[in-house]
Amino acid sequence: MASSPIIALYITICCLAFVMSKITISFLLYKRWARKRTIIDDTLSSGRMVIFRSPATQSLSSKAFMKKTMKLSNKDIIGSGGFGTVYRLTVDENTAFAVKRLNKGSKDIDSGFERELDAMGDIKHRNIVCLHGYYIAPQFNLLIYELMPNGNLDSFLHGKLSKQSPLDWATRHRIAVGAARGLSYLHHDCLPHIIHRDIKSSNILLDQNMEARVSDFGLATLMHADQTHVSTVVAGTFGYLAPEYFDTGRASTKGDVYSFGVVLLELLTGKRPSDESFVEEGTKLVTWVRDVVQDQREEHAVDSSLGSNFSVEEAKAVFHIANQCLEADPSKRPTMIKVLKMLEKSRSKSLNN
Ligand SMILES: Nc1ncnc2c1ncn2[C@@H]1O[C@H](COP(=O)(O)OP(=O)(O)OP(=O)(O)O)[C@@H](O)[C@H]1O
Repeated sequence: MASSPIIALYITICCLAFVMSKITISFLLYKRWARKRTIIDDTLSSGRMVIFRSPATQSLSSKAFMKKTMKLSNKDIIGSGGFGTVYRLTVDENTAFAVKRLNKGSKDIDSGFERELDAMGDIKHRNIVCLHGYYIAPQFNLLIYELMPNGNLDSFLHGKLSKQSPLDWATRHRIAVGAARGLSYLHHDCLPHIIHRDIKSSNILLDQNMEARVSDFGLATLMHADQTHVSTVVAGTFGYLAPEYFDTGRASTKGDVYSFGVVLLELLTGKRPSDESFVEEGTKLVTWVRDVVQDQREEHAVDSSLGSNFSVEEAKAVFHIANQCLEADPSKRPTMIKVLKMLEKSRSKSLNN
């Protein structure tokens, strides 16, 4: 049997080892915390954070925001596009933002960030996604947006959600009117006017009430009131680009009207502009619909997921509006103010019957 001094020695060694391990772990944890703090402090001091004051951001300090941003990981990603990755940033159970991270290094991405700031800085409109702030650092930029809980229209029309929760006719119509109102505001009420240049269903986001919000101003171009167009490098998304813009690089509000016409066709038919079936038949959504309207077969082209739960008269009216937006000659296309009025009328007409 071991004598009691030896047992006492063992116990002392064990206690010492326990205390030492605790001290080592605490030291390592402290170093990790201090390193993170330094990274946050360095990032904050080398960058510039601007948070626009509003009820949504009043409880948020730049430092608290940066801390949360540093913790973002792949599981927080809600989308990604040609210019960057969008994360969900949760502040507390009632507050969350969408943060778009744009890595620096490419001229396109840097100018996308500047365009987005120029265009969105002062905009407050119920059909345009709200920019709450931004952050400029040497390695990356951040844009802080209001979070749209229902994601984008593209997922509801063509993604998983099109099967799980297909949009009913009233919602589709409301989305069309909301997006038209947002676009009309950019074209006619903002000074200088704003040409979006990338209107498509994935850039129409949906708030908690399924109201449309125009988003993604990475290609937006400012146009002074006395200008009819702005010459740019052709950019945007295949299937949505107006023919004259594609051919000449002349961007105008009428180019957005064309892209909006394509979105109307998506809402009506549930088909993508570049749907494979069209490619196989050597046609495209726009041409197919033109033929359908000419043959007065509109109700057969309406998204089958609607069944018979839509107003034929109203659908015909919206097909007609879409076709006007898709006129090959831009001068024959209506302005967005006119499109908005026609869309509003098409609904109230059927509601009154
Ligand atoms: N404020 C937001 N709230 C919720 N989701 C958002 C928000 N902003 C963007 N998203 C999601 O992130 C996706 C990517 O957005 P982003 O604007 O970067 O690219 P995109 O429009 O899909 O593509 P590209 O920039 O190449 O045209 C969107 O389609 C949308 O689903």
